[in-house]
Amino acid sequence: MSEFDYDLFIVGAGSAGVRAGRLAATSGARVAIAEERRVGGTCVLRGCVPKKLLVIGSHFAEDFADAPAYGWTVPTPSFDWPRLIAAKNRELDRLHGIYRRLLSDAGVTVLEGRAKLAGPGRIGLGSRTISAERIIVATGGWPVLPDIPGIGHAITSNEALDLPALPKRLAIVGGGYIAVEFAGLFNALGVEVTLFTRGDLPLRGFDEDVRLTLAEEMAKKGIAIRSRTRVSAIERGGDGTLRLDLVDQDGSAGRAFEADCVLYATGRHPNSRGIGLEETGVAVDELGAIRVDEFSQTSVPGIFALGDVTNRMALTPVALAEARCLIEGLYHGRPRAMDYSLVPSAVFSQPAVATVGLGEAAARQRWGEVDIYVTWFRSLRHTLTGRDEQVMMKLVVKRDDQRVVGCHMVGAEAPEIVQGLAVALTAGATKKDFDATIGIHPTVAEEWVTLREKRPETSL
Ligand SMILES: Cc1cc2nc3c(=O)[nH]c(=O)nc-3n(C[C@H](O)[C@H](O)[C@H](O)COP(=O)(O)OP(=O)(O)OC[C@H]3O[C@@H](n4cnc5c(N)ncnc54)[C@H](O)[C@@H]3O)c2cc1C
Ligand SMILES: NC(=O)c1ccc[n+]([C@@H]2O[C@H](COP(=O)([O-])OP(=O)(O)OC[C@H]3O[C@@H](n4cnc5c(N)ncnc54)[C@H](O)[C@@H]3O)[C@@H](O)[C@H]2O)c1
Repeated sequence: MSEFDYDLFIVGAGSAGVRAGRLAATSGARVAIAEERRVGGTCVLRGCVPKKLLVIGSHFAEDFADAPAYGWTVPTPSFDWPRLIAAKNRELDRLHGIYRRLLSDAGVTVLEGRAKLAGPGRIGLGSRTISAERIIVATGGWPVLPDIPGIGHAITSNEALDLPALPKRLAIVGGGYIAVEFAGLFNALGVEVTLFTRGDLPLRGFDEDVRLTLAEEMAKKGIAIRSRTRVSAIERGGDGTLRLDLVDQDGSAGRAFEADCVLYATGRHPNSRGIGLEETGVAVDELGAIRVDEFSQTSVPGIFALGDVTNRMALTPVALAEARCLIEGLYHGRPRAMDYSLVPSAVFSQPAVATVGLGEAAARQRWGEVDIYVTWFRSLRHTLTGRDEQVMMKLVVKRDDQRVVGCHMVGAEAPEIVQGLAVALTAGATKKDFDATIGIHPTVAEEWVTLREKRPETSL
């Protein structure tokens, strides 16, 4: 009989916690998981899934607009936002149920409430103290907003996914994943969207051609991008209008902007406050991210951390993979460090972005000489619609051994296409392998295997 209540206690039933709990329980461990909100976490309830459903819903606007070019007569379409939100929420309820069932079928005990570490091997939950041989902290992250006057008038992605009605004018502050994704979906639904970014272009850290192309394509679709502009204060007028005070990058203040709703997408911080980390001696960094080694071990033996709370790479498939690596090490004797080098990712902006491997600048820094193949073109679909939408594809090839080290795409189907390319890069594909691959015609994707002309160095 074990001296512990459980072999493994997990704090947080999001992507990382649920995956770790199920894998550990099916390996024979006695597992409990605590959740203070709803099982499923950010991805299922406040992130990837609801966001993608709204993005899918918003795409119909362009489809209706384009249909006459293909012979259709479309009566003026009308859109009902509350109906979409209700449908989305029904799906989230269904998924929540599935996640709960997956846990109970695997034999995981689900405990409701906010858990707090009470020392190595001990967890507080309400008035109870529970003991466990091992603990995993998988508490995720939460939106962070700057401390400016009137910030209480702003919403975050959490509320944006459940707005009671569509605003007429929406200001979005930030230039990362969430900012461009929400800008795209609300713009497509007819909201006047203005994006305020601190830098010149959105998506800092992405390949420069991706950033430029996306900014141009977003602008063509009607999104106003106010770059190098900060919001210094927000005020609500008597008629409910929000007034944003703006400061240019050069420091000149005094301009104002009016909107009906302001969404802050200025990043997320790890959920690590008030959960007993300091008291237990679990080290965190300056942002509050739990420090872990390559095996997700924290500074305290027996306590591990996974997912967004470690701020390694805030993506669901990464959280899932970290969980698998950890559980295989703990319960199957196969410790494995997670490999972050070729993690593909997509931004569900309009048009979408998808990428795997290094951008051009990062590849030059890492590998020295690289060959660049890049193309912009209009897809067959838009030859009839006349829509001026450019698809961009870019290959970054390491010059010495011709290995493809980066694929970057801006275009409607980019996320679906780049997933397959990630397999090729993981397998170590060279430019010759791409060239030897037969295309599928007529597709957008076939361009990946017909890129022949290197970009001349002089154009850099
Ligand atoms: C708007 C948005 C869109 C996104 N879109 C994508 C996407 O398209 N693709 C993608 O890969 N990633 C996306 N992400 C990121 C992805 O959602 C996260 O990387 C992922 O959910 C992280 O999982 P996690 O398990 O680390 O944390 P979470 O899923 O946040 O789970 C943590 C859980 O812990 C619970 N919790 C916290 N503290 C306690 C406590 N003390 N006691 C009990 N429970 C606690 C929380 O309630 C939560 O349920 C998106 C994120 C957002 C916000
Ligand atoms: N499709 C996806 O995979 C997806 C979608 C959404 C979120 N995510 C994950 O969630 C994370 C969080 O998303 P996010 O978009 O909130 O964060 P982010 O880190 O991607 O972007 C935050 C942006 O806000 C800007 N910013 C920060 N402080 C600011 C301020 N005071 N004023 C103006 N701008 C400011 C930053 O410069 C940056 O452009 C992402 O990094 C990503 O890992 C992934």
